[in-house]
Amino acid sequence: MIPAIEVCGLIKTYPGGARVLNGLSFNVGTGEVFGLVGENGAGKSTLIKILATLLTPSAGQVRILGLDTREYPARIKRRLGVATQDSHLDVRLSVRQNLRFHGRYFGLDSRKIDHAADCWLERLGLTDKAVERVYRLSGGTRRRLMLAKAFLTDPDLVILDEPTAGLDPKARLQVWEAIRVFRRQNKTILLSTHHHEEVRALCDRLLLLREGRGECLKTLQEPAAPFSEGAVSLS
Ligand SMILES: Nc1ncnc2c1ncn2[C@@H]1O[C@H](COP(=O)(O)OP(=O)(O)OP(=O)(O)O)[C@@H](O)[C@H]1O
Repeated sequence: MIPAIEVCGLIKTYPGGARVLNGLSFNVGTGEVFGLVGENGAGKSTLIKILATLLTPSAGQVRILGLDTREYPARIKRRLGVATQDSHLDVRLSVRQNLRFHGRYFGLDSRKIDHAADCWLERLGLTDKAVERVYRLSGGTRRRLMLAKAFLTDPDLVILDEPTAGLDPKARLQVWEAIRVFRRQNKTILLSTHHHEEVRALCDRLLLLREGRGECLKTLQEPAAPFSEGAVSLS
């Protein structure tokens, strides 16, 4: 089976800046929940933008669902769900209107959109917010709406950048459960997080990014260095 993500010799240098990713190679299999961890500035967001075809590699090859990101960005985007720190929400519209707008952009019919929206709003604890306008929502509620958007179009791969940052414990568990539900459909999830507990609860494997290079691990057995709590090791 074709890996959901294939990265080979990836280099990214920002104009006038240092090399952020320095020959990174790893694969993510279909149906995996794959963690992405690393200190602030390690290059997680840069990598996520490249995987989501929002940023071009300086060198190396990236294939998403078997498609090269340079050649087929539009085809990849149709099969991808993304929730990043900068994900766009229209604050003048309601929660449901944001989801409808997004679903229509992906060419889904209204019935399908509303059905998917109801499912994901319920899973993420947002049913009672459906008619609320986004400008009135708290940060944590907006973040969960971004996740509902990422899952809405039934993508084959979702990329989530710190999906539970700033969420209260109940909302965090709802997000974890939503990720598990999605994964049970043999879909792939790439999950960037600073929470070791989250890695342990959800991830099959992880990539530890450090100084532009990555190390694939099966698990975080102990709280990880260099995050100052202990050592990382392969299970
Ligand atoms: N547009 C840009 N131009 C120049 N340098 C950038 C740009 N975006 C990021 N960088 C630099 O690239 C490095 C990696 O940043 P990135 O945001 O990818 O790290 P991160 O691992 O996501 O960090 P965090 O955990 O803080 O979100 C940092 O040194 C950052 O300053």
